[in-house]
Amino acid sequence: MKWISAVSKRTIFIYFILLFLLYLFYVLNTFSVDENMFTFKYLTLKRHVSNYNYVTRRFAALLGYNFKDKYMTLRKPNLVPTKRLPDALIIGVKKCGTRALLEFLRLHPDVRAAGSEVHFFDKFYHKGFEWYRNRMPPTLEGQITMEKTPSYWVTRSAPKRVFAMNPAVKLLAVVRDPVTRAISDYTQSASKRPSLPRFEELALMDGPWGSVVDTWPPVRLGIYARPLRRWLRRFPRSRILIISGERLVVDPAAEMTRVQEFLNLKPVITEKHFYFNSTKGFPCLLKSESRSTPHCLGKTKGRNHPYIDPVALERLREFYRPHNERFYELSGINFGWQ
Ligand SMILES: Nc1ncnc2c1ncn2[C@@H]1O[C@H](COP(=O)(O)OS(=O)(=O)O)[C@@H](OP(=O)(O)O)[C@H]1O
Repeated sequence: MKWISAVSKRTIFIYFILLFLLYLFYVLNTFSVDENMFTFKYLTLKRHVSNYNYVTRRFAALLGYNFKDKYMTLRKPNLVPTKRLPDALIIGVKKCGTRALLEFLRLHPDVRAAGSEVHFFDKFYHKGFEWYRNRMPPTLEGQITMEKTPSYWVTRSAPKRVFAMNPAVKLLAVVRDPVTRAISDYTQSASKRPSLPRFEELALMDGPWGSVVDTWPPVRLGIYARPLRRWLRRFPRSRILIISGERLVVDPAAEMTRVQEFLNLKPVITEKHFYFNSTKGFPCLLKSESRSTPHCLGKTKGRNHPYIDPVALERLREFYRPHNERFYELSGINFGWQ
């Protein structure tokens, strides 16, 4: 419409708006106090407003004003899922129930998580954030993107790197009695290498009465205070949720209530999602995102542990006692491990 100058376009549009307001004023004035009539008039007005909204936008577009895009953006939420960097991370601890926590969280419709461990902050940091973002599932606006990699907990550079990605990221760590954790770690290694020496031989120097080998990874990983101190140098305590691996087994719904609260999620995951499978000895899911029938975590979760000499167990408990105390102090939670 080249023949309409910019000034006259504006004038025509202003006249149009004034005419519309005059009409609204007229309709409002004709309202009766009668209740039924009011409802009817209200609905009629609503329909008129919506019609005129449409006509106004069409008319503005005809005059060369592009109202449409702005209007659509304001009205419609982002309906296209996009890959985003995580808003929350399960950073550890290995063999404490990290898979169970992730699978339970995935029951929530507002949580989207990478299925396998991404290992970005420990192994693949050199690949860059774009690579990392591409490993994430597509998420809708309002949904939380997550991933779990238990080795982040003990990776020295991880706190700094995670902070560089997003200083407001929420961190979750599951912990468990370090003695049981060490046995669980050993059981996993032994399942891959049946020739592995007995646990007691690896964990203690010169048999059950000897001193604890604190350099052996399954033992060292149970000293939770050290890594927690490193994470606390970068993140406030309020940004790290420490979850009891034992409670996650005994009362998963209660622990998930804490988790959902921490992540500002609606409390959707409740006891209705779980049942206790007595054969497995663990809570299992009635249904999940991928399966509509009851199922447990895989065979590698909830393995039978080998018999361990009680003297060796006592030596390990003695060893961990001061470390546990330090961890209780730092975390502000007494986990009550013996
Ligand atoms: N619901 C449920 N089902 C099965 N297993 C459960 C569950 N909740 C917690 N656990 C405990 O999780 C332990 C494995 O921990 P992780 O998933 O962190 O292991 S890993 O680090 O990812 O390998 C695993 O250790 P093991 O018992 O030694 O196999 C379990 O004790």
